[in-house]
Amino acid sequence: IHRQTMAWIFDEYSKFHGHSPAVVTGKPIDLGGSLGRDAATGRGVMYATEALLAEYGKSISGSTFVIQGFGNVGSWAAQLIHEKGGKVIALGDVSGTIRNKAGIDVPALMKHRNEGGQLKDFHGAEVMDASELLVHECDVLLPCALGGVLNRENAPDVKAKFIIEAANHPTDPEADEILTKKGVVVLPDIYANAGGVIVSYFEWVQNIQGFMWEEEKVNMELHKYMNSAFQ
Ligand SMILES: NC(=O)C1=CN([C@@H]2O[C@H](COP(=O)(O)OP(=O)(O)OC[C@H]3O[C@@H](n4cnc5c(N)ncnc54)[C@H](O)[C@@H]3O)[C@@H](O)[C@H]2O)C=CC1
Ligand SMILES: O=C(O)CCC(=O)C(=O)O
Repeated sequence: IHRQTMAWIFDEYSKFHGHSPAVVTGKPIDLGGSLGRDAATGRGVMYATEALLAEYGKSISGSTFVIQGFGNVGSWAAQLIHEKGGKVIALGDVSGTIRNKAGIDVPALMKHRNEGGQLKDFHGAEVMDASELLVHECDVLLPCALGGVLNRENAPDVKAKFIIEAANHPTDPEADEILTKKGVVVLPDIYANAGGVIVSYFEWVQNIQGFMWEEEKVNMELHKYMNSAFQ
């Protein structure tokens, strides 16, 4: 979502119908947007990953992660997984693909990116070929960029044990079949990336109540919804 665009829609609608913040979500905070919305999809991805791994007696801490995409979803997922003790061993976006067996220092990478740096120029990792990212050795693969990236060409070579569909439809139907046969567990996008739309719902709820939640409350409610949906 693009907050400026949502503000334009809200403004145009309100011109004809009076001040109506609840008609559109993803608004800037000072126009009635929700705290926590920026991080919400990545945070939901982290909660979904936690819930799935727990089913298999595993946890984020002690697991290795490969992440495609370092935009809104990928960068928040990477930061939150890193905070939970997960090791992000390879990561890529349009500006480069990098790996570090010992785990990438995600806060340092965020700083590098926020200062305008490209992934390929980050000092805390080595550059690798982009085509190797999705088939890199790891416990958990998080495609957080585009649809259709896992297909019959690369699915047979996937080494991850778990795939969290953080992007929309990253796994095409042929890949789905191949991965299932290989015993790879794929957590579907409709659940895994629902954090954004859930917090957009919270934004609507806050708008109609005329009451703003604290960020902690937003995150706690998001956790509750993600966990109960998983069950
Ligand atoms: N932002 C949100 O709240 C939600 C996003 N999604 C989905 O998640 C995905 C990512 O969305 P955002 O993070 O918001 O987008 P974004 O535009 O912020 O980030 C996209 C990232 O993917 C990278 N990328 C693009 N092409 C690539 C390629 N060929 N190889 C490697 N990396 C590539 C970009 O460099 C960037 O880091 C999309 O599929 C979107 O539909 C789904 C639900 C909610
Ligand atoms: O904000 C929302 O309601 C959903 C966002 C979403 O699905 C997206 O950005 O792709």
